[in-house]
Amino acid sequence: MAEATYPGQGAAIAFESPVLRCAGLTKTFGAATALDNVSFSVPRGRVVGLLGPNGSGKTTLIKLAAGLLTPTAGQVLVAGSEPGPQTKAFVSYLPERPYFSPSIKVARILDFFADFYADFDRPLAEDMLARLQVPPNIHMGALSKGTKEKVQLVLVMARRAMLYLLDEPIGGVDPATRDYILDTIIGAYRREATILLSTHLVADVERVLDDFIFLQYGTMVLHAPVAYVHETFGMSVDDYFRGAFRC
Ligand SMILES: Nc1ncnc2c1ncn2[C@@H]1O[C@H](COP(=O)(O)OP(=O)(O)OP(=O)(O)O)[C@@H](O)[C@H]1O
Repeated sequence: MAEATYPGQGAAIAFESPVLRCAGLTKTFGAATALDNVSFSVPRGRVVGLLGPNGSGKTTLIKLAAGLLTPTAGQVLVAGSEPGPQTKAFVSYLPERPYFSPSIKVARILDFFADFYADFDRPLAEDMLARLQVPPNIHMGALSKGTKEKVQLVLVMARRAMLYLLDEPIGGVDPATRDYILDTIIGAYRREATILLSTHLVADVERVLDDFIFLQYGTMVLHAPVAYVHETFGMSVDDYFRGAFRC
């Protein structure tokens, strides 16, 4: 079997396995079912939008793939392995909310990432932060909500990871910065890595997506290439999404 190694990963990973595979994936919280029997595979090099209304299970799915939650039933596999310390070495995860202490400086966080992740490309992170006009010597607490999100996204995307799991990466940033993030930070990773990103901003994100997964009430409604919706329904994914999930 062909194998490939990824920076920071240590061991060789089966190249032919899907980067992300869910089989009958189910997660309940007490009586609430957050994900119900979800199955799909994402091959290497795809940018996949995880779409769905509030409470449809997007964050739960991403946390399961990141190894922060364990399935109630079924399986999630990252490059053929259950999420754990081994997969965390090549999975770069952006949580829904910023988590850095307000008293820490941006440059210090870069130090932490450089120490912690062998695949962290510090010059790349510094370059992206400079383009976003974030000074390295500023404390996180002095940054606006949107700028904190930018810093966190830059850190996550400056890892040379195999799989990026991004939970609402552009929710809080202004439209002009969104374009930079989508075209330069996310669009540039096409074919080199796999990206699963959850978002409500379908119209903005659609142009950088290869595929999308629609969730509703914890079940998967559709997993298809973006081009499939354009060709089959003659509409954008955003229009399709609005029609399917109109209240
Ligand atoms: N820790 C938890 N305890 C109880 N219920 C939870 C927990 N986490 C999620 N849920 C429930 O699981 C369901 C899916 O939640 P999840 O956060 O995955 O949805 P989402 O699609 O990410 O929503 P949003 O778009 O609002 O961020 C919801 O009904 C939510 O209330």
